[in-house]
Amino acid sequence: MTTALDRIIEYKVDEVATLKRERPLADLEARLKTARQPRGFAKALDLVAARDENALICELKRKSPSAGDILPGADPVAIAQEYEHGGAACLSVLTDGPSFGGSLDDFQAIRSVVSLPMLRKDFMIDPYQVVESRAYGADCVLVIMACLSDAQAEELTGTALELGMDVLLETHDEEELERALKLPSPLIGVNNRDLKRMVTDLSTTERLGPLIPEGKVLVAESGVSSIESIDRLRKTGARRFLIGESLMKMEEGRAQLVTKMRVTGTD
Ligand SMILES: O=C(O)c1ccccc1NCC(=O)[C@H](O)[C@H](O)COP(=O)(O)O
Repeated sequence: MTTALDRIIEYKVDEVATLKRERPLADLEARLKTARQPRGFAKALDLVAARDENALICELKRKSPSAGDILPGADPVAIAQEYEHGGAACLSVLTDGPSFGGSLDDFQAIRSVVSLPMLRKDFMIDPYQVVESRAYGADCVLVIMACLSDAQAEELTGTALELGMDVLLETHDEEELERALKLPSPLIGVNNRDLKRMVTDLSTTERLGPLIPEGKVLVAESGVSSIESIDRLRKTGARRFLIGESLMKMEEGRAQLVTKMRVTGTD
């Protein structure tokens, strides 16, 4: 069965080949020399979690394969500022165009006005994209175990760590988790979205969370749609959450919801 992720990777291969022709790696490497130092992404999450609050990675996401249009005309800078005012620990910015309506322009625009550490959320298949992410000021990149061999995941992770970035290793099941735990990044994402059925189920985090050993940290991703979801996942020990759709859909009160999500369970 072909999943949305398979379809994305299919066009990513062509996209990256075109990018490499249009903007050779050497150009990006030159830009690295003037890039600001990475802001500690994992560290920012740890600081919030150490207070027993919920460390939120709030996502900028205009549309998605599962939801279709979420907020197509979104002003990403204004929304990122609302996230910051609400007390988000970090931001995640989807830069994939065809499936998520994002871009590196969005990323850059947010980077220039918001001081929170930022995850460049895209579908990494080539170290070129990791260098590109750093050249655009990313503090963290996503490595999705479901679409990579062990060797690819190791190469992408190694490149990002060498450039001083953090790496969020994304898993959906026990097999991907086992592979991710061998890599030298502590941030282990458990994605509650089943890419075959395109539904989210928080029991994925409840099942995989307890398998994450000391020294590694769980980030619960997808389907965290309410205060109740956070309260439920806190029971598994989760203190770090990646949240997109439910925050993007808010017509008003986005910053206030971020604040409530940050502190729920602590009182
Ligand atoms: O969101 C999708 O439909 C999707 C489809 C295929 C690959 C990845 C996809 N989402 C990326 C994400 O991981 C989420 O944007 C992120 O975890 C936030 O999820 P949510 O809070 O449910 O928007």
